[in-house]
Amino acid sequence: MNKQYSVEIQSMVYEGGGFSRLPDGKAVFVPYVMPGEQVTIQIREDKKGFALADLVSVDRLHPQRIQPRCAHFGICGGCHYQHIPYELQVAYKKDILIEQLQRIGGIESPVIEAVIPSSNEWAYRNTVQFQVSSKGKLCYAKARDNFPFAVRECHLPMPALAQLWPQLTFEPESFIGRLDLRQNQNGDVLLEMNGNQSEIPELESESSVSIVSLAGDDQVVLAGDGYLIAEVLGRPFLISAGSFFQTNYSGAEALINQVLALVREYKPQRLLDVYSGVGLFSAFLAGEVDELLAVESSPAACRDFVVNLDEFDTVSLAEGLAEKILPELDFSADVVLVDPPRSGLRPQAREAILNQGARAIIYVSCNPATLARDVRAILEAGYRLEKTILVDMFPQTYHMETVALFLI
Ligand SMILES: C[S@@+](CC[C@H](N)C(=O)[O-])C[C@H]1O[C@@H](n2cnc3c(N)ncnc32)[C@H](O)[C@@H]1O
Repeated sequence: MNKQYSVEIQSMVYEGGGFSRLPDGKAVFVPYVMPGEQVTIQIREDKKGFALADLVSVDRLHPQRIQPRCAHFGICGGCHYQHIPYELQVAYKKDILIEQLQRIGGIESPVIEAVIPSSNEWAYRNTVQFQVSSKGKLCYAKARDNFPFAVRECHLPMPALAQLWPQLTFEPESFIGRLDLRQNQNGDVLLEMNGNQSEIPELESESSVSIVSLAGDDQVVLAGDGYLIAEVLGRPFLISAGSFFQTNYSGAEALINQVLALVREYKPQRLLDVYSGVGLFSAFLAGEVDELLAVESSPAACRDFVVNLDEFDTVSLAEGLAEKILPELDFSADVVLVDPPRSGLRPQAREAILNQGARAIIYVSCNPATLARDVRAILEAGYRLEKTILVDMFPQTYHMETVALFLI
């Protein structure tokens, strides 16, 4: 059996755990703890510079520790923070963002100008993803090893999804792989089955349910329209199967308001929206500028973008990988907005964005670690970090969104 230790948790770190040190000074990371707690841990993986530990017991509790709501807490890879009251979750996320900007970003004393919590602590997710096991059961991935486990409860999906998913069962060996469910604010649901599927699950639902089978970019609509219309800040957005959309509608509105306020402050004439998705930001920014160019690689999102921004003749869209398109681009923007996936900016894309020489770069990030890495490069190119805003769209989890404004 691996060795056990008693340690005091010093701080929270990105990706869900707490940080402490072993008696020999080695850093150790422990899940499901809070700073100040005295805990018994068992080493799970002893690496060269740090160790990963399992939590054996909490021997001195944080006074604000609460009972997790979900039976899967501690097993499921979805939620890491259910034992923490929501206000403290947000405070810890702020500390984590500061730590990442300091340690990885190289900023001595980062300032977070605003922290915007989610308006819902539960039932906020408009999208849920399951793996379908070979026995036909809906599964999430375990926190420890990503291994699938059958889900019995989840408190994060919005009501129509929460009503629908427990009814879904599939024949054994149905080879669906991944199943994505999304809903709009009216409770209409889009069910996306990945893999060549023709079997339609039997459902009793109060909502209208569209079912799409997806294999790569090929789609077959098995029932309903094959898309959703969601409303954000009073604007309708077409979202097709396979297109990215922000997971929390009110969080998306908060993000747009922040980005819009920054753009209005800097009154650009030409704006570049890189990683534009279905045009969520572009749709609100197009009316603020003379010309807008968006870049997006997903064909489904590009098709939606064209519909969602149809009314603007000052908007164009370049379909393809940012790292391929940007270095060749003949468009000089005075403000560049980027909202990359979790991996952050690819080096070629980052270099091309920095070569634009824009007055301002607005960076919307869903991963503070890759944001901090890119911050370092952006600062080295001569920009300064003017404003950092944390928008929490993911209560109960360690995830966070950040809006960062860089000026030259
Ligand atoms: C975090 S989402 C943001 C989308 C949009 N800004 C929004 O808020 O709805 C990132 C988007 O980047 C796209 N994407 C991923 N990698 C890309 C790449 N290398 N080049 C261009 N777009 C990419 C994805 O398809 C996705 O739509």
